[in-house]
Amino acid sequence: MKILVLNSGSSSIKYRLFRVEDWLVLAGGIVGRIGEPQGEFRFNWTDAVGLARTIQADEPIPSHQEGLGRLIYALRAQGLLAEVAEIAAIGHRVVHGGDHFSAPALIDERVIAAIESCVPLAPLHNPGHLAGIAAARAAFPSVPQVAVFDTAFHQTMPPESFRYAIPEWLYTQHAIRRYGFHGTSHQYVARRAAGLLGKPLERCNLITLHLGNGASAAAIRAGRCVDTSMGLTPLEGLVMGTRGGDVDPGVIIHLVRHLGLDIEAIDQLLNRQSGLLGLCGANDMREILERVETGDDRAELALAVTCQRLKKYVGAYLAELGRVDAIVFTGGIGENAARVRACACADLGHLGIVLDGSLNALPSKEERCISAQASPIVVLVIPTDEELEIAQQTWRLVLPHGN
Ligand SMILES: Nc1ncnc2c1ncn2[C@@H]1O[C@H](COP(=O)(O)OP(=O)(O)O)[C@@H](O)[C@H]1O
Ligand SMILES: CC(=O)OP(=O)(O)O
Ligand SMILES: [Mg+2]
Repeated sequence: MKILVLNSGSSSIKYRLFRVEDWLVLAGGIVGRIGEPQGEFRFNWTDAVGLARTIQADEPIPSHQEGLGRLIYALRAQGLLAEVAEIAAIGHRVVHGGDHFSAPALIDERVIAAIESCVPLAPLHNPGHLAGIAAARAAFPSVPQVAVFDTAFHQTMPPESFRYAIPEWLYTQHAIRRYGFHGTSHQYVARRAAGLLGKPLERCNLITLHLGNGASAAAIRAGRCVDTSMGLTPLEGLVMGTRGGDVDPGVIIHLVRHLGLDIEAIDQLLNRQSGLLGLCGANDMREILERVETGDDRAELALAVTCQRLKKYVGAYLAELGRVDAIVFTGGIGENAARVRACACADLGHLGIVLDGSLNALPSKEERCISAQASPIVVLVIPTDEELEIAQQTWRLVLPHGN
């Protein structure tokens, strides 16, 4: 049996096809620039003799439905999908599920309506998911479709973590609260960390740091999320590629009142022009680290602000959790940027965090421990795999009884 995972955005569908028996990735890639004059179709797979192969094309892709049609054609052409019945289910990443979902959900009209009701809370993400879900239902009407929510893992947060100190009616009438995102990634690395620590997840207290283009931290007590840095939307918290994370809301009032910015301009400013990009003109951590090597002041400042914010959250979550077994770094930056990890953990020996400099500096794609043997808190690097987590959660939901 196979599971297809779709991460459908406003103009792209990222996908992976897994074989359930051993979770082998049969194919993966992206259908991108949907609706633009020049499309992007990238299809990677392993052929019958074990060679990695790629198809790339740039013809226009007018709609999600058309994009999915191309994908199905490629799967069939490469012998990866002889009949629809081979697909046990399709798992969809959905960023915002509000407080409707604390677990994956089998998609029906009611679930679609709930995802639609969260569009105002995630205008950049949820409309794309809905387009992908509609296209997948049209293409595979007989295949169960499952929504796996970024917000689900964070639904265990207590009110003191998820409520904002703003008037109560904003929560009771408009559901304005902290939701948190990247839950699939936090959940995945937490489970892997428990495995490395040799303890059941239910006995682990962890701080997980997902540092990709979007970045968030989670405080996990006894395997359950008790706090996270992202909020109502994926704008709050850590410094990201183009999002600044925490800023005084007074800044927005000032921009409107004194600089005459309108809501669209503020949205652009906070979502697309801030963060690393806003501080130094580059949103890619690799480029920033290269510039730091050449003594570039702006890049140095961007790195320093990023690491100081990380350290603040680590300190806050240490205080919140009391005992912490491990801190986990993941995401493109967390997995690869030794300098960021070193800087975020620097001088925290008094709090029980001591890195082993040479272990941290060793480039590797493996799950690994980078703390000193004597460090009371273990520091781990765990490559995330949101698609695999979505596939496995999807499979568990549709698993026929008795298996
Ligand atoms: N070898 C590396 N060293 C430092 N940063 C890296 C490295 N590889 C990737 N990154 C950074 O990871 C970030 C992207 O993370 P990723 O998790 O791939 O993003 P996304 O959230 O889009 O999935 C970028 O800032 C990129 O520069
Ligand atoms: C929720 C979020 O920030 O997602 P991404 O990191 O994919 O942008
Ligand atoms: Mg990623």
